Amino acid sequence: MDLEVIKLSIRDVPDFPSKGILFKDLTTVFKSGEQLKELTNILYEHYKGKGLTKIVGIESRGFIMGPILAEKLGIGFVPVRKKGKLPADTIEESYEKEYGIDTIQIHTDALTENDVVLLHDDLLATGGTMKAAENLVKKFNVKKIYINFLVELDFLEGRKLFGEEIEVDSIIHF
Ligand SMILES: O=P(O)(O)OC[C@H]1O[C@H](OP(=O)(O)OP(=O)(O)O)[C@H](O)[C@@H]1O
Ligand SMILES: Nc1ncnc2[nH]cnc12
Repeated sequence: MDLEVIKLSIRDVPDFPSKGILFKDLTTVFKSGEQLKELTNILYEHYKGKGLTKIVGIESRGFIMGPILAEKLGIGFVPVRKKGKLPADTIEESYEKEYGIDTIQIHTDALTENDVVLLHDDLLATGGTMKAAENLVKKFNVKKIYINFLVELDFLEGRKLFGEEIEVDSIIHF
């Protein structure tokens, strides 16, 4: 399937969740079995040889493709959640994103220094969310970190927040 088909099916919602934001809605992609399979296969082919041991997905839209890919790769899935949702001991980071501020948490026993981690979310805007998640994962001294988005808003230059040593990959660019 041509990636342009997937790109064209992403729905633009003006002024959501606040005035001036053009929201990229991927529910229109996820509801198509064909498009979901295509995205899964692209991710699988890209990451299958990288020795990943865990996928860390960011609440809530990183919880859609993250576990699908983890299952296909035969590895585990770890949730990063908004503050107050994880039940056991956590560490946390606060951050600014395109439309507000927030705090995310991860369980203190979620990763070990033997892990090779793929951090996954649906969309890169300003990068505040993913930078905070990267900071959390770095605290575990894992072997290597990869970062993946389904969609990247190039004009917001969120990618600049990440060092040269980290591979940041997005499937679709606006
Ligand atoms: O690059 P940034 O400017 O930080 O923005 C990107 C983040 O914003 C969205 O999540 P949101 O916080 O809206 O939460 P949700 O997934 O629960 O809807 C998106 O899924 C990313 O996590
Ligand atoms: N413009 C946007 N569309 C969808 N999700 C977002 N998260 C941050 N900015 C966004």
